[in-house]
Formats: sequence, structure tokens, C-alpha cells
Amino acid sequence: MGERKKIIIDTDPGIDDAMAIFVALNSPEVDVIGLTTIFGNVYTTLATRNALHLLEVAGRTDIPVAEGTHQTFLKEKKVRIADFVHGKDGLGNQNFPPPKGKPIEKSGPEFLVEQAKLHPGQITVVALGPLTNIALAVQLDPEFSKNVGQIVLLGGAFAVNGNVNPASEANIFGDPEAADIVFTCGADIIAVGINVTHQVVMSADDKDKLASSNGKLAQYLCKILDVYYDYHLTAYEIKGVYLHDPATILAAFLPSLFTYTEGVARVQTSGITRGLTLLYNNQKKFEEVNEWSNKPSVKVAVTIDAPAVLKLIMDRLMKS
Ligand SMILES: O=c1[nH]cnc2c1ncn2[C@@H]1O[C@H](CO)[C@@H](O)[C@H]1O
Repeated sequence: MGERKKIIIDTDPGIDDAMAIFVALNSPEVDVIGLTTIFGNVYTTLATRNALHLLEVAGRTDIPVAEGTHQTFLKEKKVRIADFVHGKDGLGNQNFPPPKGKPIEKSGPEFLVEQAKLHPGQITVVALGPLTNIALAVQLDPEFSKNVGQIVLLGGAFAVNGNVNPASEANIFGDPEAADIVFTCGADIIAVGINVTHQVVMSADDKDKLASSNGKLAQYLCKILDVYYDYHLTAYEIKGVYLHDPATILAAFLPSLFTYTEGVARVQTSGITRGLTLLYNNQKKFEEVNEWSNKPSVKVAVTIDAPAVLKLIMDRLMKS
């Protein structure tokens, strides 16, 4: 096999973030070279604490954690937290003891810029929360979008309803200005939206299967998953959970599990549709110049091999 792909996970753990981090750590295709933290499922301070904790659970305290920003890109916009999805502590209300480790000195955006410069074209950033740290990296270093190999992001609801409101998906809604900067920055981008992640459902039977495995990570996840199941039962009336973040991690190193379309994606930043993602599908040449004209394209996932994705996630989580 060739060299492992270097990935940095920008994360707001979060129950499905925990699953995604564990999938990555158990995947021979990738080398996780760092985690950067962001608000979203929890505040950034707690995201950092949870990131350090999850690495301790996995026995991977060699991986650095860089704390990201505590504020949205436009500092006056309020930070929105989805603790009703993941529990007050972000990890299923288990009140784990504080981690022993500390984040590194560098901030999340500084770490992203540094690593992309150090390994030009070789770093994949997998963004699992609002895109503020990535937008700050773009702002910090005009070369960042060229230096970074690829950005694979969980975000958007392409041609479907959102999950915060009918217009908007949570990660984009968390910082629409940042998302629009990232979508139009010119980097090689794969956007994985809830239009595909909603097809990857881990059923109650799958959870039982996870529980029956001896893997320490599987055992840990079974402790924290109940809150996530309860939320899905209330919000969607399903006895299963959507595997947004774990599915997105796979797109970073097994991209052929998805199919993609390409076009310019913009984000609505005002009005009742704030946070809406709108992809121009290149099917018409418009008479007038518009907000999509002459902007760089991104790839947007349109289909997913959901059974294969679910099986891979389960297999890797059950490995010890
Ligand atoms: O209803 C919701 N509100 C806020 N966040 C949510 C909701 N449902 C899921 N997620 C979280 O946001 C990302 C996918 O959009 C996932 O990380 C998921 O855990």
C-alpha cells in the first residue's frame, strides 16, 4: 500500500464526531496528524476537552490537539450550540473525568496553516463542524487554499431541507459567513451534505452488534450513544441514528463510495434562509453576471453507497 494520507480533523465532539475520530484512528489508509476544535455541538472549550479525552480513550495521546476559535467569523454573530443532540457534555451525559493532556500552544487556524505549508498538497482537512477555523486559515494565509491538499467537509443540505430549519444544515448555520468563504476559496473541496448522510442509519440492531463486540472503542461508544438515539426518536421518529461525521471521514480516503457533481456553491447569509447552501449546476449560461459567476467550483456528494459505508464504519469501530 502507498503512504498513508495525512488528515487533520476539525471537530466539535459530539457523539458522531467521536465515532468519526475512532473510525479514522482504526483506518490503515490514514494517519491522523492532529485535531483542531470548534464550537457547534458544544462550546469550543468543551470541544477541546472532549478531543483530548477521546484521544486518551483511544490511547493516541501522541496526536496534537489545537484549540480553535471560540467565536464566529463575524465576531458579533452568536455562537449556536446543539447540546440537545449530544447531551450537555457533548458525549452522552457521561460526565467523564477531565483529560490529563493539554492542547498545543498554536491555535487551530495556525496549526492548519502551518501543516499545509509544511506538507504542500498532502494534507486533507476533514471539517466536521462549522467552518470558522478553515475560513480563518484562509484569511491568515492567502496560500492556504493552494497548500492544502483537500478539504472534505460535512455541511449543507443540497436540494433538500436542512436540520436546523427547512433552509439550513447545522454546520453551515453555525457560521454561514465562514462557510461561504471556504466554498469560494479555490481549494479542492468535497462537500458531504445531509442529502447523502441521512441515508446512513445505524439501527438499534447495529448498536446491539457494536455492544457485543469486545473492541474497547465499540464498548465506549455504546455508553455514549443513548442520548443520540433518544434525540433521533424525538426529532425524526426513527429508531436509529444518522452517521453524518463517520460517513464524511470515509469520503476523505475512500471517495469512490460516493458520486459527485461539480459546481459553484454559495451560502445565503441573510434573511429567513440564512445558512442555505445553493449549488449552481452549470446547466444554463445566465445572461447577467451573478453571485456564482467566476467563482471556483467544489465537488458535492450526490449519491452514497450507504450499505458499504455502514459496513465499513461498523467493521472499523469493532476493531480493538
Ligand atoms: O437538529 C440538529 N441541530 C443541530 N445539529 C444537529 C442536528 N441534527 C444533527 N446535528 C449535528 O449536526 C451535524 C449534521 O448536520 C452532525 O454533526 C450532527 O451531530
